[in-house]
Amino acid sequence: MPPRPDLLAAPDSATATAVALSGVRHEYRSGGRRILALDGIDLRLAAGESLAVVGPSGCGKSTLLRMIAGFLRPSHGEIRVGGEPVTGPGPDRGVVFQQPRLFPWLSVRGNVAYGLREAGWARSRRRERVEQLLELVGLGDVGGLRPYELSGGMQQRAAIARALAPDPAILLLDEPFAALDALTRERLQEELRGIWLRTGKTLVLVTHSVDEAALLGSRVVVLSPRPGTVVLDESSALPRVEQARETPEFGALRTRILQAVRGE
Ligand SMILES: Nc1ncnc2c1ncn2[C@@H]1O[C@H](COP(=O)(O)OP(=O)(O)OP(=O)(O)O)[C@@H](O)[C@H]1O
Repeated sequence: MPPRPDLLAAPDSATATAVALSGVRHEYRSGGRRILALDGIDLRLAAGESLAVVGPSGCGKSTLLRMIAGFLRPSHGEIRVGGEPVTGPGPDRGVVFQQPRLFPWLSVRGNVAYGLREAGWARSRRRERVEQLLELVGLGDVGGLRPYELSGGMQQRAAIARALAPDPAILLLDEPFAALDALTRERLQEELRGIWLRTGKTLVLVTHSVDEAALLGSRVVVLSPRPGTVVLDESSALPRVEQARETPEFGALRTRILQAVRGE
């Protein structure tokens, strides 16, 4: 499919910093206990990069994503998005969760249009945008169906379309394919790669899957066990490569990620 200029993000320049984390630390306090989830995180993500964050369970991956999304404030340090300090959620960041969280009473089209309606988009513009997005995620034929009529993979595609609707510069995905079967997961990984290539969005993808990180990250960051600190930070050309799984580079990167996750 050729690039769709209307769906492209418009960073100031190819190297503009989209997300900057400086000295970020997060400590939860629950029931009189303090849990240090993340510490000393310094990351600068350029516009258009696809950052895959991988690490053992409980290392603070979701915490990191939720802070960038603005759902959670860091205990220390600062997070900037597009140069501005993050003070809460905003239309510049779309979020996709492990569960699609679609509104069951709305059609697929209605779900994708929801944020646009709230943002006051005129009906004709909204309609055009929704149809473009449904095409982009491969749901062009099922816009009139309700979420319960869709497979899990289709629901997750609808969730991605909904997150992309207001044209956020950054798409944040928290284990978006973890609840799907292996085949659907592989297909959606490939589709997300295509969406990234076609839209030029900045992506932050949290995943348990070493393969997913190696396939989708133009930058791969591995966090240590809690408190999460960065133990591997590598740029990669693999998400731009067709059939990347078949390449020796994929195997080599996979091994380096695995070793970092295991603390070797
Ligand atoms: N609301 C909370 N209150 C207290 N502790 C929390 C809270 N949310 C997360 N934690 C703790 O913070 C640590 C990091 O959690 P987080 O969910 O960010 O890790 P994760 O790497 O995403 O884990 P997983 O891969 O299992 O989803 C964990 O030890 C978790 O138990």
